[in-house]
Amino acid sequence: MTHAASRTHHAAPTRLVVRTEPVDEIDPLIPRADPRTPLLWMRRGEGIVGLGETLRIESSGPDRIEDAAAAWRSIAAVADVDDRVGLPGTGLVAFGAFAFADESASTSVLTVPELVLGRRDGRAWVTRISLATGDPDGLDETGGPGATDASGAPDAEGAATPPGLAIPEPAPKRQVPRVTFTPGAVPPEAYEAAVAEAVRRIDAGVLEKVVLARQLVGELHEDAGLRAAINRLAEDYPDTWVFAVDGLIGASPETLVRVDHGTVSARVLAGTTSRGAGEASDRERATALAASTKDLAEHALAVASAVKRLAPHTARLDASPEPFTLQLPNLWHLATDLKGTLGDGSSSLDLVQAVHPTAAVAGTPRRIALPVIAVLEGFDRGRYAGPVGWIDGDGDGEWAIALRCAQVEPDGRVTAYAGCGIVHDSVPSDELAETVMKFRPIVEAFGG
Ligand SMILES: C=C(O[C@H]1C=CC=C(C(=O)O)[C@@H]1O)C(=O)O
Repeated sequence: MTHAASRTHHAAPTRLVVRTEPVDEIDPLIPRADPRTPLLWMRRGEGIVGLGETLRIESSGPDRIEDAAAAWRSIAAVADVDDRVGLPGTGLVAFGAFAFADESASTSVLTVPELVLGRRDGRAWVTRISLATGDPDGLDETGGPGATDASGAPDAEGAATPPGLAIPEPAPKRQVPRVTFTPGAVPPEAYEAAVAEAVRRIDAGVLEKVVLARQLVGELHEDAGLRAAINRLAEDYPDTWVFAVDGLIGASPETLVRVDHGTVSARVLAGTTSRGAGEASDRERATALAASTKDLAEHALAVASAVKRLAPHTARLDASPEPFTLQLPNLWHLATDLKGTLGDGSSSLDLVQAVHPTAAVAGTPRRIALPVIAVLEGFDRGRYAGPVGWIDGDGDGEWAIALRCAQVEPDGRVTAYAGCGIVHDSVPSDELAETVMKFRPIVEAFGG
């Protein structure tokens, strides 16, 4: 586990003081987010926005999720939490985004904001999270080595850092910033060639499925930051998980795993077709998708991988009997919902560690697919196709697969990603066209 170099490291246990209180209303949430470093998790107008940073846990390498989960467990165990609302997302929370690959140069991060604004089930709340140092309860060796205090404030022994941030007023609505995208590491022709090579390897019996992605790159010249782009994602794709964590923004339809008071759920997606122009043709597209042997095979592998990895941690795990067609504004997906009960006290991050990467973003068998991705794609996916979401002090949380997303660097470089599951009867030009559909949310959020 690594630490942000500019931050103060406390040898003392990291002890957080957390207070959640109800408020009358906090809507709208997105215009209250920090424009430059937005921290957000939303669906259908509800969710959480984080401001400031009380604590940051960075990790990398093969153990990046496990290390973060362990550090979080230690931090949560000693946190002093007063939660007067008691809904998912209240009390102690951290937002997280993890790199896709073990070898990635991108850091994985869990960040605990100073202030959290939330809405759920018609209720609104504010959580303040501050740092206490010292050892008032004789606590020792807790808090984990991965935690770095982001406040930099010299705290008195055992005293909480006084709450600092005021609840921001919503900023006025702005036009989305304009980014002109061009092909990144894998230009369209190279992508088609990679798909053709993947099909050759599948036909040769090397593997059954591999997910191949490509990039679009652009520059953001916009002082007003990312709020307008996030707002556009939330307006256009209200049924997806709209997220912003450490410069990674997107609108993902795929729930990697969700844990809520012992209930485990997930939504597995794989298999895609375009929307039809009129109502009848749109319906026909969905019906054809539901009957497509190619898409059903691709989908079945994704479901099998999720079930196989979740099953050891669940007392019961049910899958929706047949894949259903999920309508999004830009495309149709084949979807399967999984629901079960937690069997072993795992936290949501433990389950993320167990399932990532599923065959929806890697392939089958996974140990063959991952090196094939590394060779045929030839670029670092960063946090694309990695887990993104939040976890609370009890380990409950909501995690999506970071799809339909872009990583925005502090210098304004934007890299968007989209990929497709390749199976025996995949056609390179069709897969390229599918990536164009999958890029649409991000390209349009940046004015395209
Ligand atoms: C890898 C992506 O989508 C996955 C999720 C849903 C459908 C997929 C497909 O049909 O290929 C992919 O498995 C992506 O959007 O970049």
